[in-house]
Order: sequence, then C-alpha cells, then structure tokens
Amino acid sequence: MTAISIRNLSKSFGKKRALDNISLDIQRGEMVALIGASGSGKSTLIRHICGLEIGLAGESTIDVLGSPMQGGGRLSAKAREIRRNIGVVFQQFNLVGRLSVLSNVLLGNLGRIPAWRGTLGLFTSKEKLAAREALARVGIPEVAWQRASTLSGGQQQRAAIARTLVQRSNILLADEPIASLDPSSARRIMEILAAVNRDEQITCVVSLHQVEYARRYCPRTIALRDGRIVFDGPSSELTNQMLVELYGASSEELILPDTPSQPAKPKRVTKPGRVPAFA
Ligand SMILES: Nc1ncnc2c1ncn2[C@@H]1O[C@H](COP(=O)(O)OP(=O)(O)OP(=O)(O)O)[C@@H](O)[C@H]1O
Repeated sequence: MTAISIRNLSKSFGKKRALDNISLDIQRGEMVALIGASGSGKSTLIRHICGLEIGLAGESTIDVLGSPMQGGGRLSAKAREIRRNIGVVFQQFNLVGRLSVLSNVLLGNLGRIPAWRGTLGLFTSKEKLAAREALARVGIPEVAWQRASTLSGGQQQRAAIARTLVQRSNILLADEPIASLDPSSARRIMEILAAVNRDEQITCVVSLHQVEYARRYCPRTIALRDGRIVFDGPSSELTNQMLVELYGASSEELILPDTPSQPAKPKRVTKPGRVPAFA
C-alpha cells in the first residue's frame, strides 16, 4: 500500500519556486532519505506532506495512506484525522521545555484522547506506562522526570521519537533530525529511526544534509535541487561523483569525507517486554 503519494506539487514563496512539479510515491514500510543542498526544498516538501503548507492551486494532490491530505491548493477536510497518523520530528527539538520528558512523550496521545483529558494532563496509568516504555525503547528511561529543557540535543531527539511511538503513527517525518548533533549522537538517532522503521514497519522520511547517512541507513534516496527531484533511487547508487555533477560546488555540503560509507545493519530492538533498545 502506498503511504505517501504526491502528484504535480508546486509551491512558491513570492517569486521563489520552492517546489517545482514534484511527483513521487513512497510505499508503506519504506525508509527514504530526502537530501539536497540548503534551500533545495526538503523542509518545504515535508511540511506539505503533513499539511503544514498548502501547494499551489492546480492539479496537485498529496494522498497519505490512501486518503487525500490536500489537493488543488486546498487542505482536505480529512487532514486533521490523517495527521494523527503522521509523527513529525524537527531539527529544532519541538519539546515543551518546562514540562517533564514523560509529559512531553504523553503529548503523543493528544490526537486520540478527549480534548479535556489532554488539556488537564490526565493520562491513564496505561498511557503513562506506554510513554515510559517508549522512552526505554529509545534508550533514555532515566530522564523521564527531568525537565525537557535540561536534555542534550540527542536526548531531545530521542524523546521526540518516543512521542511519535506513543502517537502510534504509521508515518514518521523527520526534518533534519541530526543537523544539530555531534556525529556520535547523529548515528544513534539514525539507528533508532532505522530500527523503528524495521521493527514497527513505520514509514520513515528523513531529510538529511549528508549523503553518507542516507547511504548507511536509508535504502532509498530522493535528491532535490531547486525544488525539483534530480535523483530517486537506491541510496547506494548515489555516488559522490554523481553528487558533484548534480550540485556542483554545493555538493561539498552533502559529502562528509570522514563519515562511514558502508551500509550498516541497524541494531535489533527488543519488542514489548521493553528492554532499553539504545543505551
Ligand atoms: N516560509 C517561507 N517564506 C519564504 N520563503 C521560504 C519559506 N519557506 C521556505 N522558503 C524558501 O524556499 C526554499 C526552500 O526552502 P527549504 O527550507 O524547503 O529548503 P531546505 O532544503 O529544507 O533547506 P535547509 O537544508 O537549509 O533547511 C528556500 O529558498 C527558502 O528560502
């Protein structure tokens, strides 16, 4: 089944054409990297998929899990419902800093519980247990009671991923989730995303600056340049030489000489029973 289907999507900001006639299909269970130099349209594309931006009027459509998210420049009436199935992780950790980490993870329930319960922060013991288990799965069970603002960048991204697990979303969109992290934290976040994709069959779309991470963790890469798709295929086929041809001088920001180039198998995660998956 197709998880995300986009046809003829274009977007302009003033005179700037941020997306130019994008069409693509992502199947359920795929792990796809979106790469491209700064300003190539990665974030804009992700924001359209989750309905935070609306494409230009015309023939454009975005369907998510078989339901229309937007089309012809209008958000579908079902958009809100569809969004419940989409977890989003941003580069700038979108946690509520003054709340505990556990409370932040519990917010993943908001789409599924009565609004009054969410507003009052009244979560059941089952929901609290699920949130603690999600924190254990991403390897940070010990920070449950800490204020989110006290976490390191990598821990914040783990908490944001835990929140999408609690949300039980079928699709996870991660917009430059490792851009602010050191290489070791970045690898761990990519391992967690790859494991969540494999073990929970959650479709993952991850925008990245460095192609090495795409090659290592994502079987498929879609490369954007100036809002257009310039490559869509197996990540292993996207060679450095090809990047230089596609991006010219801008390819320097996509190629890191000192990061691993061999594909790695993500660590296996223990299913419920919930031993911390990532120490
Ligand atoms: N809200 C906005 N208003 C005006 N221009 C915008 C807006 N959002 C994006 N753009 C422009 O659209 C183009 C694509 O931006 P986008 O953020 O999608 O690129 P990106 O590939 O995610 O870049 P980066 O890797 O630097 O985050 C850029 O030229 C950007 O300046």
